Amino acid sequence: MSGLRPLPPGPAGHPVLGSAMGFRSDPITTFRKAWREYGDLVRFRGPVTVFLVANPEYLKHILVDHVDMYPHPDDFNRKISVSVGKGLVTSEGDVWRQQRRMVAPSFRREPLERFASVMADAAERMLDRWAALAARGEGIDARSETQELTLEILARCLFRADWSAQAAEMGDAVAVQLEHLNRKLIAVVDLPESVPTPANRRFVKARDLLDKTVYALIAERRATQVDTEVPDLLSMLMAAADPETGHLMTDQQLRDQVMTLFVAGHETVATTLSWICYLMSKYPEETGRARAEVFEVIGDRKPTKDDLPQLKYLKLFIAEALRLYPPLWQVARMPLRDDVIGGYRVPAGSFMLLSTYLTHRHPDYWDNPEGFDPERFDKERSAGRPRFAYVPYVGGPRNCVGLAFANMELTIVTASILQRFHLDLVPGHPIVMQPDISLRAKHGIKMTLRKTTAPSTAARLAIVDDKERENSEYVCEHAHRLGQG
Ligand code: HEM
Repeated sequence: MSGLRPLPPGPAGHPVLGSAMGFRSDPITTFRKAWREYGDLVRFRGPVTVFLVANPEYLKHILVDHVDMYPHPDDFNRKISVSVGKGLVTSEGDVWRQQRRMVAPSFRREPLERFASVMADAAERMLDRWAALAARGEGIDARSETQELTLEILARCLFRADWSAQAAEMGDAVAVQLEHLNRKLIAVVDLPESVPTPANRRFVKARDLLDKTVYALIAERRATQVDTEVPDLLSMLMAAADPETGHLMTDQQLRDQVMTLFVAGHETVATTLSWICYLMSKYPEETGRARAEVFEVIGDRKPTKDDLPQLKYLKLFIAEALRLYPPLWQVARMPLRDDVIGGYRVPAGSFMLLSTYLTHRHPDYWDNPEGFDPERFDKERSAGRPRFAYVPYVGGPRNCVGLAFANMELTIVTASILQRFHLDLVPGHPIVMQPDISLRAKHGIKMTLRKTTAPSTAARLAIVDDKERENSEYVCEHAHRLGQG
């Protein structure tokens, strides 16, 4: 039946290369232009035919209704696995299901709450450093600062490791992995890592360093027995038995999960935090309101897990940042069989890009989609909006397993920054999006620092009236459900 349907429309592009050049030079503009012209399902010709999807109902069809029919493309899994092996991101079918059963319990909100203080302490160390810079009249690059911070937080939460002495070396090794994967995913000619090009040699050296470090940590933990009193994520993963078979993870499986968590959980949170810093500078009114709430709820002490449910406006602020700048701005899928979406034929084996970026800016579901408006998530304005219109963590069974971890980290770090600094973008600094695997700021985000003074009591009391409180509760719960799929 699907054979009778037309293929989706799309640009003809270059006779041989199709739209491939546009994908490489400026994918967001290429996708946005075609989306406006052809609609929510676009077919791009080229060496590989690509289908762009930017519609909440189509996303639900792929991510929930037919999830087993839409794994990641083989090529994507093969390329990513050179770094992370056969972990949660690169596995499919029963192997993925078994891994998810074993990993997911460690990432539930309650066991994670013990990491709130780790996150707040790391944020404090970063902000102390900023204070020293501010005293010398120097500024920061929010992109590199947040990269360093999220790496430190992951190392401490995963294996209680203090990497401060090797921060540069380990940070570089993780960055080299990401750069390599970025290049590999769009490479026309993808040479195997065994070919000793300078880039491959750098990658293999960085991977060897990370492997050596991670295997040593696993061996040390096995030798000293699993710590059950204050377990870190490594201990939790080591103790995680498959509820169906009782199997524990081997060293190789643990290594693959740890590398997966590094790659999936470091850059995503770092880029989001860097965009939040940028938005703080661009939208002083909304930022002032978020800051007033932080002082009202927390004052100037360190944030704790118990503060989190009360930071309602801040959660809207963060949700809106993730709408405008979803770090995973597109995710890839490949149908195992022919399918029909929106009346069009989608052949088995098509390379599909599900655009979180465009769906989040879809004018049918968002007023003033390019604007920054945290309250767009309030109860009245959210009524009738399809659930898959907001997909920073995608949704369905294969949603982000680190969602609760990410939300806690984003909230604690953003609250900590608001308590201590006003951030201003350096005048004239260019903000240009660089859509690699994650959506980064190409030239970094250079900012100056001004110390915060606590807002007046009147300003604090004016922050949230009762109706807004009620709405915000709905949003926090709603945003959580969206993420959980
Ligand atoms: C703002 C932060 C984050 C965002 C927006 C985000 C987003 C996403 C998205 C969209 C996916 C689905 C990718 C796909 O299917 O192709 C995903 C998967 C995943 N994320 Fe996150 N993520 C974030 C933070 C984290 C953190 C902190 C961790 C762990 C520490 C993490 C671990 C993972 C893992 C392991 C997967 C694969 C899950 C599976 O396939 O079962 N993420 N994430």
